[in-house]
Amino acid sequence: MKGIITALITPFHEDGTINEKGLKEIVRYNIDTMKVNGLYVGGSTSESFLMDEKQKQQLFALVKKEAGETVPLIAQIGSLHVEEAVRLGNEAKQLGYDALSAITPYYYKFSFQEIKAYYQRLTEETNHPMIIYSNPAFTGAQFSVDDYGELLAFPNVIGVKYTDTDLAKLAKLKQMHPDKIFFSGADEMLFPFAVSGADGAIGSTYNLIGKEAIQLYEAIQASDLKTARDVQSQMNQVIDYLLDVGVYQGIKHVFKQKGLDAGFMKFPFRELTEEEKKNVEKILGIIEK
Ligand SMILES: CC(=O)N[C@H](C=O)[C@@H](O)[C@H](O)[C@H](O)CO
Ligand SMILES: CC(=O)C(=O)O
Repeated sequence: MKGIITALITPFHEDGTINEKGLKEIVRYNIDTMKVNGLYVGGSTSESFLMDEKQKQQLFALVKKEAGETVPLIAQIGSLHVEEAVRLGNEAKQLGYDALSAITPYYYKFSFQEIKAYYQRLTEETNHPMIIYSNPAFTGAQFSVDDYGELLAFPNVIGVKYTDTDLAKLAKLKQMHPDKIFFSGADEMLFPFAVSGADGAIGSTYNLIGKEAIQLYEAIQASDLKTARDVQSQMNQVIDYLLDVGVYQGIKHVFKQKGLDAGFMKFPFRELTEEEKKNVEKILGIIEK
């Protein structure tokens, strides 16, 4: 499991239920057109923290049904409610997901020992490959290199989705744990992360620029750093437009312009204004060149 993995968006109907037809279209687009190396389902990008347990199960089942065996699938099951996370993990395993991932428990400022106990329980009770999801900007949980080492020592922990900007830490982690998988989580920094030892990346923007990300990655493997840097600059023009309006909202609007049924946001996320839509449509001029 490596390379470029899309953190999938979820198309909703206006009433907050999943738009199944739209979801299928987005899954197909990622697999057939972007040709990404895998899908990360139920992350922030899927708006999964706004879903109840039943809806998360439905999302995992629908994506598996459409994707089949074509690409590796990762189910993000992290929830403050550990029993729910365990149930979701076992369900995803049963469905045939290749790995699980869980955001660090958030909101309360849990100690590292508490966070470690959470992963110990989750990995023991699901007994399936686990990718730690670290996103300090969203959760407040900051890990040292030694903390990561303790989590990576659990038998089922195969790697980290590292949504952090500390490159030196990532480079050190990869050096200390060469057999573990490190995914870069900041799409705007794919180039520096890939040259610093990341095995791949999991990100929201690959719904739209997965092809470019793969091109960047291949250029690095071929030691063509000039091409890789140029592709990153082009990607960052797209990412800047997305960040201006809200990444997930922006991705959905661009998909709609391309004729895909990307649906609505889940409440309380709002839809874009006409002016925001016009701005984000500038992306079409970049990705369709
Ligand atoms: C919190 C979040 O959604 N992070 C994503 C993945 O880790 C990224 O793909 C960002 O959306 C992207 O890098 C834009 O900043
Ligand atoms: C990519 C990402 O951060 C997510 O969907 O969780």
